[in-house]
Amino acid sequence: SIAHFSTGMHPMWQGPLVAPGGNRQSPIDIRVRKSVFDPHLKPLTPDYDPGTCSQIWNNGYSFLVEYDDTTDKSILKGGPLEDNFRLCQFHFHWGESNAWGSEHTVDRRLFPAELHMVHWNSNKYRRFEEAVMEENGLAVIGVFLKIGKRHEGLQKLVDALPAVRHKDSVVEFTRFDPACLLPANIDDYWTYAGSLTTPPLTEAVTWIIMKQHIEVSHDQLAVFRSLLFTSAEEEVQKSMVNNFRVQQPLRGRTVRSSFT
Ligand SMILES: Cc1ccn(O)c(=O)c1
Ligand SMILES: [Zn+2]
Repeated sequence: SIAHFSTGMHPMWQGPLVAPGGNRQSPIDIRVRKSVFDPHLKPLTPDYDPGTCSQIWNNGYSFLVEYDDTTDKSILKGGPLEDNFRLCQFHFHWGESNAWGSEHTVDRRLFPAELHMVHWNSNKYRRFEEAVMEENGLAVIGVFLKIGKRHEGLQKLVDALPAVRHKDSVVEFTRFDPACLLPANIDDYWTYAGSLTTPPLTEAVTWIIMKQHIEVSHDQLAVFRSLLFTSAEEEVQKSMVNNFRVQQPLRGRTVRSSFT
């Protein structure tokens, strides 16, 4: 079942439930049987340099692992993309329980969490802030998380999270290879035209949602839930959970698949 916010709990960042005039909003439910196989979709070719990893920031919505995007050292090409996209950050969305937490769903199936790796079009724009306002400005890889065995690569990140417990906290974080969070098979994905799922909700995103999930342990995900939406000064501390947006209408869009 789709998670129900307790009465009236619509966190500020949900913003308008549907962006005014938006006909390509995200997230969506991916109806597998309605997706269209596109034989022209190429394999995705991420090429990340762990040396560009710089810090972790709690921005009050999620925690962002940020990368130096002043050069083309960590890039994403191929798949549905015509241009070269630079990795700028990755973050997650998760629930207060393992029963829900993802933003996208597959035939209504919810996952406990979803990883988003955010890239911007460095052929067409000079910085993220420009690209986020443009139609083909961003490419976001989505990976579903399931509860299972411990993810060894994730543990270095989990161990750093207590240092960014409160909103606006930042900690140095280096030499993390984001490729370790991708599933073994990145050739099977769905792709569609959508939007950011947090303000400004701009319709700038080519979404690339991996068919294969990754596994993390129950204890690892529990550390995500120990983060706070609130800054150290605020009297009432609020756990950072359920930081996902409600699903949006498809409005006639086609979801393409890279596999049959
Ligand atoms: C740029 C951006 C901002 C927020 N979220 O959730 C995203 O997935 C991407
Ligand atoms: Zn996201």
